[in-house]
Amino acid sequence: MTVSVVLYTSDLRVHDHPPLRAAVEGAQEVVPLFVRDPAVDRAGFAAPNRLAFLADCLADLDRGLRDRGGRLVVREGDTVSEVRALVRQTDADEVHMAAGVTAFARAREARLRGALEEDGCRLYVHDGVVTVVPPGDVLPQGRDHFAVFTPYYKRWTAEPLRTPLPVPRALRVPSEVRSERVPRRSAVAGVSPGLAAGGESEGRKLLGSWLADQADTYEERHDDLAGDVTSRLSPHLHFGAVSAAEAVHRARRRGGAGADAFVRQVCWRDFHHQVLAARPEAAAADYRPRQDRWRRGADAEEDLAAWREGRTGYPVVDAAMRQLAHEGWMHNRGRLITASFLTKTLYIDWREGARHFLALLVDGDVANNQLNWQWVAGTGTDTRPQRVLNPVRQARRYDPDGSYVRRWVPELADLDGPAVHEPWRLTGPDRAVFDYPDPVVELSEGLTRFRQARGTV
Ligand SMILES: Cc1cc2nc3c(=O)[nH]c(=O)nc-3n(C[C@H](O)[C@H](O)[C@H](O)COP(=O)(O)OP(=O)(O)OC[C@H]3O[C@@H](n4cnc5c(N)ncnc54)[C@H](O)[C@@H]3O)c2cc1C
Repeated sequence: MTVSVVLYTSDLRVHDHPPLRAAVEGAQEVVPLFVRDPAVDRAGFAAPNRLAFLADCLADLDRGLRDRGGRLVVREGDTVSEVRALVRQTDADEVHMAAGVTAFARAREARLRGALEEDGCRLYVHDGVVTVVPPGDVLPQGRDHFAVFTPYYKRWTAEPLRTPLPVPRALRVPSEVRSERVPRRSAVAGVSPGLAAGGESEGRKLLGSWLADQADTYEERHDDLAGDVTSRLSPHLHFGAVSAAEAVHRARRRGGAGADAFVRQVCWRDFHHQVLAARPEAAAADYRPRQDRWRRGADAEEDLAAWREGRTGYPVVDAAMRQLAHEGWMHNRGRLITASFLTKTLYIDWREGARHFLALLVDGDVANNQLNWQWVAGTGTDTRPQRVLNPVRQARRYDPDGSYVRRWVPELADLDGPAVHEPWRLTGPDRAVFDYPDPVVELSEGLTRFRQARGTV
């Protein structure tokens, strides 16, 4: 009996899954394996919201495999040791897994390759499972990655897209292989109350319904904070419960300006992955150093705490930060506004903001979080690194009647229309009615400080 192991990491699905497909085609029995590795927690990738969503994904993956005669095998421990033990137990000839991008994933892959070679087992690392186009597949002349999005997008769009793979009809798991319990969402403490449900079934349902009902409005309304018409697929893509390649394939098949704009956003995801693959140190170090001497000390700590807790006195910033705390997710426009506010108006290190986001975001990942933070901070790939988003102008433009703010900042719910964006304009008893803080800093003061720091005054 030939046996293959499929090591699941950020690809928790049965549809369009090249490693699973290859394993089923190449062996009589397959072990679909997920390892809960404490090293992942230690590296800071585990956070309650993501652990809860992960539990949903694993439970659904187990169901998806059982529907085809298989099941998910869960182990806890060091990934390399657990895979090796299984390979020895089942006498497996092959291990299949998706290629990773982070330094952590690559180190794990290298260790695994070395260990399996010693046991005479082959490791197959499949590209194009996590991203649509594998990092490194499209390159500018003489360089190891694209540093600017638009030329990358042009090349990316011209790449051939593989047809999504069907789910294997049946698979057999060796009966002697035992699994630990699939983790349960209810066992995770500290989860955001409004966290979405995870899992491949949910993700596929969402992709289908969003493409059918919302995609047409996306191009025009994707920045509308209150409208909330973006796909919300990011956590499903992060855990690989939905295949990014399949999402692009289906959006292109559907067609239209909204679907095209959605595909362009998914390309941003690939873009950041190819930057991180080429520059793994950009997870922590400035991609383009600007000689910043970020604020530190007690005042900065107080401002940072106000930002984290959604009490900066700028309603749109506070609304978005509270959405993050409540849902473990934030609208992209909110992420841009809050990140610009922290790094440019408050002039606090982007790493502080990225850390807080990673502690809460259900879609939080190193490539997209750290590199978007760097983009906003002007230390990344933005071609206009000194741009500063004015939160009041942003609010008037993307939350014109103030509904988003009133939804998340109930203290201001009685302020009608766009007046909700500038409560400090009220005076005397009108102002005293609202139990809401004054701005932590004047916008003009923040702007001058930033421009002086960057030497652009
Ligand atoms: C400071 C900051 C931090 C961010 N951190 C993350 C993160 O940790 N994880 C994450 O997935 N996204 C991150 N983003 C990108 C973006 O905000 C989210 O992907 C998006 O809001 C998710 O909502 P959606 O699925 O409804 O997106 P949609 O608008 O429906 O877009 C479709 C998909 O495209 C991808 N996408 C969209 N915008 C971006 C972008 N700017 N960069 C990379 N991919 C993108 C996502 O996978 C998203 O699901 C961050 C953005 C900023 C400004």
